Amino acid sequence: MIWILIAVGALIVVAAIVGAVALTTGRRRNRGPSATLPPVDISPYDVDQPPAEGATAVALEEAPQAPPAPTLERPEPVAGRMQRLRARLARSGTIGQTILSILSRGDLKEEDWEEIEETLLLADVGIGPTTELMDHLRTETKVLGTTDAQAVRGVLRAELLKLVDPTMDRTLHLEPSLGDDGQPHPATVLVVGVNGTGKTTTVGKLARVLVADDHDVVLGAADTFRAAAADQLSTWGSRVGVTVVRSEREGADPAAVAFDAVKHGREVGADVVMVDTAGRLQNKAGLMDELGKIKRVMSREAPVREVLLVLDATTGQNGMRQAQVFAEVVDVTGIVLTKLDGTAKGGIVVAVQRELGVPVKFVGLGEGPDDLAPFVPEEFVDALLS
Ligand SMILES: Nc1nc2c(ncn2[C@@H]2O[C@H](COP(=O)(O)OP(=O)(O)OP(=O)(O)O)[C@@H](O)[C@H]2O)c(=O)[nH]1
Repeated sequence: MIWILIAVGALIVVAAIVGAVALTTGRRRNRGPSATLPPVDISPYDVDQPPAEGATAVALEEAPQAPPAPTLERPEPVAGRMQRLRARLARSGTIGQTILSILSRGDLKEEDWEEIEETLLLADVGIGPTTELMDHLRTETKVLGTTDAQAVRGVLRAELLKLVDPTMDRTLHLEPSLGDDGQPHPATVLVVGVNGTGKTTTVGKLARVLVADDHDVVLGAADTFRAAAADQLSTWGSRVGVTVVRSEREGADPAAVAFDAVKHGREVGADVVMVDTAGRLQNKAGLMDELGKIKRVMSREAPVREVLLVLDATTGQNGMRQAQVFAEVVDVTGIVLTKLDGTAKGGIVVAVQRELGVPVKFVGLGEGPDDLAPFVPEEFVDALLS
């Protein structure tokens, strides 16, 4: 009897369990497939709110970590650079100081004038401008009739300023142009000069000048003669977020690199493309061929607005000869005089402008990345006299 009761109880328990399971699965089935589940919101921001700058859905995924972006440098403002670097012109300043002290002697003898002439020639002012300055000083000091230091300084300042010529247009012309296709084309700048003058460094420094002035810049490393020049330029570019177009092949056609750089500049909407060149060729015909071709192919993509000739201020008459050859080969529109720090030959500013009829637009006053300054005649002359 007891066995019958146990069996009936067990049957009741099993029936209850089966019923409960059936009920549960029945409810689940009624819920339908998982499509009815609420959607998983993977948006990293509220729909009502605009996304924060730089926010992306990818940020929620466990994506491999991208390498940290290099911190970009902020180039120094361009205005006032010559003033900041004025002390670097101390050695050039010896011309002004020496002439000033001779003029202040009063009642000058012929040997005093010879001393002035020698000072000017040693500073590389050149024969023509030296004679001109001497003539003016003779007349002016006679008219002045005094040895008063301030008055003599005023006369000398005015005469030196005339020689340096503040009327020359020293603007870097980077006006954009509209192509036949109706699209804006970048202004292009070709940088030429003999190797070792500081050309690549100058292109790097100029890129910083342009970035400081809010330009979108692309650089072309068409100095394919020296592989390190492209590396050097890439380093300059990466410090300020500027793309450098280069060829991995040493000795590649520089015109092809220049063309690619301008083309890339157009594609990315840059407003300035600047191209560094090798300038190694010793003979004029070869140089003319190379630079002529580079300029021609660049012009196909966008007009070449500036051809800047880089000259080393310490090389004196040798530098002048190089300048003449380059000026015969390409239409130079501006001169960048490098290494003006640490040379007493600041007179080259006058000589080279006179010789080529082209203004000095920038001067290099040191090896620091922002030691390149727009040339301001008044500040230069004041530095010579301070
Ligand atoms: N003191 C001083 N040094 C400078 C200045 N500009 C350039 N230099 C130095 O001049 C040296 C030569 O510079 P580069 O830019 O390599 O010369 P480059 O003309 O491009 O030479 P290649 O690439 O061989 O054609 C480097 O040590 C520069 O730091 C300047 O204004 N002042």
